Amino acid sequence: MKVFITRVIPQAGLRLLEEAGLTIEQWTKKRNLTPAELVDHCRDADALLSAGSSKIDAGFLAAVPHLKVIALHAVGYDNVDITAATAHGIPIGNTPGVLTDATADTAFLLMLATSRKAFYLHKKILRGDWNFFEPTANLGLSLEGKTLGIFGMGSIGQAMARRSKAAYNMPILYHNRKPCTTAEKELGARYVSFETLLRESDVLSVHAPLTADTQDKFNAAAFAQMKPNAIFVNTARGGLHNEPDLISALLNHQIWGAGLDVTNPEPMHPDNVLLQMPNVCVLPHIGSATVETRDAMAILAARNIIAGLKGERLPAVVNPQVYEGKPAGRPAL
Ligand SMILES: NC(=O)C1=CN([C@@H]2O[C@H](COP(=O)(O)OP(=O)(O)OC[C@H]3O[C@@H](n4cnc5c(N)ncnc54)[C@H](OP(=O)(O)O)[C@@H]3O)[C@@H](O)[C@H]2O)C=CC1
Ligand SMILES: O=CC(=O)O
Repeated sequence: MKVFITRVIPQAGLRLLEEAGLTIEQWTKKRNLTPAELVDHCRDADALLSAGSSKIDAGFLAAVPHLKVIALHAVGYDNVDITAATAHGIPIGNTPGVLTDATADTAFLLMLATSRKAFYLHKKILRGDWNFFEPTANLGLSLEGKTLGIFGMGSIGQAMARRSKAAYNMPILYHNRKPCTTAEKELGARYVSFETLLRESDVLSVHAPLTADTQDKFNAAAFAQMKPNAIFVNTARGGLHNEPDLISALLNHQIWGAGLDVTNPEPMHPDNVLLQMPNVCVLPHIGSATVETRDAMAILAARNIIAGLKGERLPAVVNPQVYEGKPAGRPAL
């Protein structure tokens, strides 16, 4: 059976696929596949391991009748039409849990780096602009005791809150669609409305998935309600914030700074004005990018593929409804 892999992934995952006797075809070019190329490579594939943001929509699924399982090398699945995959009887696997700590570390890093203008000051040294000690220059904001707001108190949101409380004794507010009792018990987190989250957070860190409900959630109206000293951190998806509105909010001092691991579009253009702002830190979507975490993601993705091809339930399945009332596997449509 053939697995098509859309990027070079760690050996740890490839080894498992090889040991399972699967034929591996990997896209190794340093550019994204076009939608037509993805269909071409998947036409005779039994499984797809998708590492990246290729669109997996109804048109694609209809064009690849051999495909029995799709494993994402990611936890987010906003690039997949889950309803269509379920209708085609295709289980979708993802990689929850194994990347939680690395991604929360990235959010924490961005909060701290932004609060101290770290990336801008690094560029200042490179320009030869470090001349003498100035007691009133290069000042950032302290985080001790400041209020952290979490939008999306799931696995990564809780890990970010845990770090921030331990490091800076930050009181935690959060907003989800439903309350998270674990975070309330463990972290004393307080469930609030979206408006209260905006109004009361000194740091607002975004950890909800990109969905129709969350698209552009952080727009001009939202930034206008935030504190002028607030730091906005997004390690979820760039589609949750409206970039022109974020730029205006920073230029108009409606908020103080922003730390972004995700942008819209990705990659961000090097001329983007955000990259010139002192109180902005941008990273190239590296939330889960540690050697250990990427190995663990590749292993879980490979386990999802192997289970799917055996007709077994995936260890991490996004659409368990695919198993309801019918044998696992792709029905004849
Ligand atoms: N930068 C990077 O490299 C990475 C980015 N990510 C991103 O982080 C996201 C979160 O991952 P993870 O913590 O594992 O996911 P979880 O599913 O554990 O948490 C998501 C949280 O978001 C909440 N949520 C969902 N919809 C809404 C909504 N409409 N409004 C408010 N809250 C909502 C959920 O609560 P409820 O259901 O109660 O609303 C849940 O608590 C991923 O979807 C992915 O996009 C993940 C890993 C790496
Ligand atoms: O963005 C990364 C993910 O795992 O989702």
